[in-house]
Amino acid sequence: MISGRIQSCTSSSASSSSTIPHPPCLTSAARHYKFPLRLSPRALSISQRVSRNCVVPRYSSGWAEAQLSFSKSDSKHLLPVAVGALVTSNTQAIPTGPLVAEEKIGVLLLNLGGPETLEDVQPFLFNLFADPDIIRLPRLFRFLQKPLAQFISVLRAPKSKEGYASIGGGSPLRRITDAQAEELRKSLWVKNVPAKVYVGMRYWHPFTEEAIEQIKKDGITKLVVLPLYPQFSISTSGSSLRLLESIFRDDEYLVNMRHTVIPSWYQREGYIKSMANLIEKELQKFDLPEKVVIFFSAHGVPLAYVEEAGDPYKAEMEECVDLIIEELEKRKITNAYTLAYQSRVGPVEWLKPYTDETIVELGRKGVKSLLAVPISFVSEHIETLEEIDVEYKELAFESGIENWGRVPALGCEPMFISDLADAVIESLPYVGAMAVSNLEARQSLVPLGSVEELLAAYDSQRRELPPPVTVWEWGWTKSAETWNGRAAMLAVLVLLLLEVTTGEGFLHQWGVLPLFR
Ligand SMILES: C=CC1=C(C)c2cc3[nH]c(cc4nc(cc5[nH]c(cc1n2)c(C)c5CCC(=O)O)C(CCC(=O)O)=C4C)c(C)c3C=C
Ligand SMILES: [Fe+2]
Repeated sequence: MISGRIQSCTSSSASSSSTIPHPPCLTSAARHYKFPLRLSPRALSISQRVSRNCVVPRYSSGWAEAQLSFSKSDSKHLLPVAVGALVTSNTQAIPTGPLVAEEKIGVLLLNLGGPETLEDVQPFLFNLFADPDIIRLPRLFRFLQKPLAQFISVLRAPKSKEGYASIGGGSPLRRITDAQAEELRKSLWVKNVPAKVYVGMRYWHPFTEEAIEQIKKDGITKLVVLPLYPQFSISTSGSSLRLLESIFRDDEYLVNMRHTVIPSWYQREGYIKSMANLIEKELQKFDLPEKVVIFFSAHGVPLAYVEEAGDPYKAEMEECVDLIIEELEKRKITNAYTLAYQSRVGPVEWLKPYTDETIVELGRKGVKSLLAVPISFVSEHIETLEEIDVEYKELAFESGIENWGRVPALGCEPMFISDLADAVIESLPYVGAMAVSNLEARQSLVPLGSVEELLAAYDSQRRELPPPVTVWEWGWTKSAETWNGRAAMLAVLVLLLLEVTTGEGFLHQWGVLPLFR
């Protein structure tokens, strides 16, 4: 346990590094540790992300206790980041005071977005694959991002459409996210924080740009940015934050608006308890609840995101599962459990173990009862309603599993929404704390958690990653499937290059190219 004190936000005096006591060396052996400490917003944000429990200071008290507890399961590379942040991070004043009447608070919920009709599917997929955080091309080939996105989206659309058709002809994401926004707004009002809540989707309506326009029209002065992904990934929250950053950088109003980001919140007590409640409830539906294997299934990311770009997604996911299991154990629920990753796209290696392979393996080992728990997302969507409820359920029965259950996504669970409201309120004192000048704001868009810094911590060299839908790669590969996929994509790329350079070819004949007439 490391415990320090955090300067209250009521103070407006600047502090200097000399106010930080020289801490003794912090090693994993230093379990109990106390010293007075002023945390910069960035330090606090990082500490909150890597620590199980960081009590954010209240508005009125002079100093507030921060409890940062690190457990064995805290990943080794994050601990030094947290400690570094605690010890060496800048100690700027936190210039916010109590809320004043003219403040207009906004909360921007970031989410992925989904096609609302079958006609939307291909353009939605285009937007997704055109995102350089989803398909990362070598710099030299960046000009191919859009043609390639067009090509892949056209190829994938029929399969995706089938999926969306089977869940009612479109994604429920917009409806659910809007409902969450409304519930969050109500919860904030009940807690005496009159805020407007906006929804900004990355790949479909209402786009992030549309939400930002509304935020400007409404004259919001303090904005809390809250990605609706419990765990951070470069491909989800990271992508949305990068987009926001580029929007903010070019906009005079936004550069001057104070704002803050809650990068991930999987460790929050309200979220963990809400997940445990749902699991406990679903377990009761089995004849022999204690024999059920709890199967956490998270959306995967390509392995290279974690191993080469430093995406904390896997570490955060594992810690999240640990925390839920700890909570269940407190309730004397000690079922066997496992974590696997679903929804891989393309022939590159994704995070393992894969959900489908794990289900087959559990069946082979004689497991008879499985409870699937979608863990990376808080709304029902195609991957819960189709992939888990239909495909994996069928696979489970084929593999010898006899009893199947699935935990619903959190949606508008009151405890969860109330906890999100608390997260927003706790972050308010840090709104705008880091941006001391327009210039600084332009360079580092999102003050708390400075997105640039945050991303840089994971993705320091912005290295090019093998795209999730592989374009090409020379050399020996692990399987014939991979090799075939790569050879095919190489051929496709050559054709695409020829098309783009000559303006002739089968895509032009089909009317797929040119993209803009
Ligand atoms: C934490 C959640 C998610 C991560 C991580 C993620 C990474 C990721 N996804 C793709 C490719 C696709 N994702 C698609 C849809 C989709 N993905 C998520 C969540 C995460 N994605 C959601 C919530 C949805 C929307 C579902 C809906 O109801 O509309 C799709 C389209 C659907 C399909 O055709 O399967 C694709 C494709 C990649 C490549 C990736 C990481 C790099
Ligand atoms: Fe996805």
